[in-house]
Amino acid sequence: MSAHTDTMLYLDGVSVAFDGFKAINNLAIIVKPAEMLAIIGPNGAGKTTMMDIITGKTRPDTGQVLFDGRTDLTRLDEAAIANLGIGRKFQKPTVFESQTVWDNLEMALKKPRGIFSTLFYTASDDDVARITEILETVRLIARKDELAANLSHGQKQWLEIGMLLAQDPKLLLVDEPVAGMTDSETEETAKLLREISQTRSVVVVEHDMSFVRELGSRVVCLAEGSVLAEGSLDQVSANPVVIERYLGR
Ligand SMILES: Nc1ncnc2c1ncn2[C@@H]1O[C@H](COP(=O)(O)OP(=O)(O)OP(=O)(O)O)[C@@H](O)[C@H]1O
Repeated sequence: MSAHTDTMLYLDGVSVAFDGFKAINNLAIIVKPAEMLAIIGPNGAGKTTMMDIITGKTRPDTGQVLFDGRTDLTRLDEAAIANLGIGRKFQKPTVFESQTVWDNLEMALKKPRGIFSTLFYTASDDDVARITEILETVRLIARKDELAANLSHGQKQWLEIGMLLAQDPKLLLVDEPVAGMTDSETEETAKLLREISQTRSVVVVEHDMSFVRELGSRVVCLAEGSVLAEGSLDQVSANPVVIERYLGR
């Protein structure tokens, strides 16, 4: 197997069929270290299935899926893939509502999970610094002692992004993060994802085009399980085939 040392995520020739229907069809996608990529495309284009393949939930029938230039993800299970440093955020936030914002992040910190480490855990200076840094990134420092239940929908999404950051991922997969957010939360989410992508690779699946514009990243439009077009949002959204099959609908 060839090495792709300058890539964080490398998909080539990836296909998967469900009952003979090709949900992913000869898909090729590359994400570089510290790069953000936005994935757009019509319903049923295969965006979720692509994320499922990366995280080990779905096995491709054919193709290469490499992480960090060398690790073959198609041989690993979901837990092993998460441990490598791939974090996935689903559309619905799943924070612990009855815990404070701070405690949610403390629980999410990457550390051994034995019964003793849980029972006798007190945050070290390092942990406190790390949690504080994450709180600043996800715009929740002023709400750190609040119960997560009392956050707005958008703030819950940010907290969950923070919980993923606590796991120190190299690659973050984010599924429709701004659905249900206010305009100002949407704008702030674009900013925070841009900040995160200074040091980590980020893949965002999104239908909201004004948000994708704010991301300012490279864009891939999927349709019928393959790349229909890629480039800047301006390039992709001026593509006649993209207009016909997606944007013009
Ligand atoms: N487990 C499965 N069994 C059968 N068909 C599936 C399965 N998972 C996905 N599909 C089909 O594969 C195609 C791609 O679905 P997928 O959910 O990946 O699209 P999507 O781009 O995420 O769509 P949306 O924008 O609506 O979320 C769809 O036609 C879907 O019905």
